Amino acid sequence: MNPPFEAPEFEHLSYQVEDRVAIVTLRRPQALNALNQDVLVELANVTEVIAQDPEVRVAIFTGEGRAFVAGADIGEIAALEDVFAAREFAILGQSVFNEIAALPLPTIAAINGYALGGGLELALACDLRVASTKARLGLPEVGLGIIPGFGGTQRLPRLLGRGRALDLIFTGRHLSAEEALSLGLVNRVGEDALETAKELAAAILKNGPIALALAKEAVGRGENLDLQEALEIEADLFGLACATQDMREGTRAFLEKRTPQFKGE
Ligand SMILES: C/C=C/C(=O)SCCNC(=O)CCNC(=O)[C@H](O)C(C)(C)COP(=O)(O)OP(=O)(O)OC[C@H]1O[C@@H](n2cnc3c(N)ncnc32)[C@H](O)[C@@H]1OP(=O)(O)O
Repeated sequence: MNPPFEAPEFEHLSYQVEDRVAIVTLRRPQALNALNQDVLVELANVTEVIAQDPEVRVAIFTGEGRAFVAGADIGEIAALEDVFAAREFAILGQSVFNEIAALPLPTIAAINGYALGGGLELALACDLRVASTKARLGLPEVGLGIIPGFGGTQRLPRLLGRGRALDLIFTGRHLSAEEALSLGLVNRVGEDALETAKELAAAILKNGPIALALAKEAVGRGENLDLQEALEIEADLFGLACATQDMREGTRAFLEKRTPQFKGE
C-alpha cells in the first residue's frame, strides 16, 4: 500500500484538500498577495504537488484577504537591473503559469478581490474563473510603463478576442465582476468566490476524471491548429476515452438508470 500523500509546508501560500478538491490560498495579504519571486517559486512547487497528489481531481486557486492577487511585485519589477533580468522575470512567471495551465485536471480561479496584472494572468492560466461581487479585474501594466508579461497579451485575446483584450490592455481599467461576467472573462459571480468555486467543483466532480482530463487536452491541443487537424486530435482522444473502465461504467449506468461510480480507470 502507498504511504499517505504528504504535501510540504509553504511560507506564502496554503495547500489543503477537501473532498478531492485542492485549495491553494495565496497568503501575502500585507502586499495584497503580490507575486514576488518567492511566491512564484512556491506556486510552481504547489502545482507539482497537485499533479502528484492522487486524491486531487479539481484545483482551486484563491487569495487571502481583500485581494486575489494585485499583480507581480512592483518593488521587484522596479529593481530589475537590465533587459535580461526583466526578461527572465517574465519567463519565470510565464513558466509557472504554463505549469498551472498544463495540469491534467480542471482548475478554477476563485477571484475573491483584486485580480490585477499578474493576478489576472494567473486567473487566465486557470480553466475557469469565478468572481466575488467585490472583485476587480484588469491589466493595468501600461500605467507602470510596462506590458503584461505573464501571459496576459496572449491568453486574454484568445479568451475575449483581440478588440476586447486590447481595450483592457490599453486602458488598464478595472472591471467589476458583473462587467467581467458579461465579457466572458469570468464564468460565474457569487457573493463568496471560494464557495461559488466549490459549487462549480462539485458539479465537475460528478463526471469521469479521465474524460475531464482528455476534454481539457482536446481543447488545449486543438486551440492553435486548423479545424481538420484539431478534429483528428479530438477523434484520437475520443478513442482513448472509449478504452477506459469509466466509459464502461458511465454508459452502463445510463442504461441501468443509476448514478455512475467513476474510478478514474
Ligand atoms: C508581468 C506582470 C506585471 C504586473 O503584474 S505589474 C503590477 C500590476 N498591478 C498593479 O498595478 C496594481 C497595484 N496595486 C494597486 O493599484 C493598489 O494596491 C490596489 C488598487 C490594488 C489597492 O489599493 P489600496 O486599497 O489603496 O491598497 P494599497 O495601499 O495600494 O495596497 C496595500 C499594500 O499592498 C501593496 N501592494 C499592492 N499591490 C502591489 C503590487 N502589485 N506589488 C507590490 N506591492 C503591492 C501596497 O504597496 C501596499 O503596501 P504598504 O501598505 O506597505 O504601502
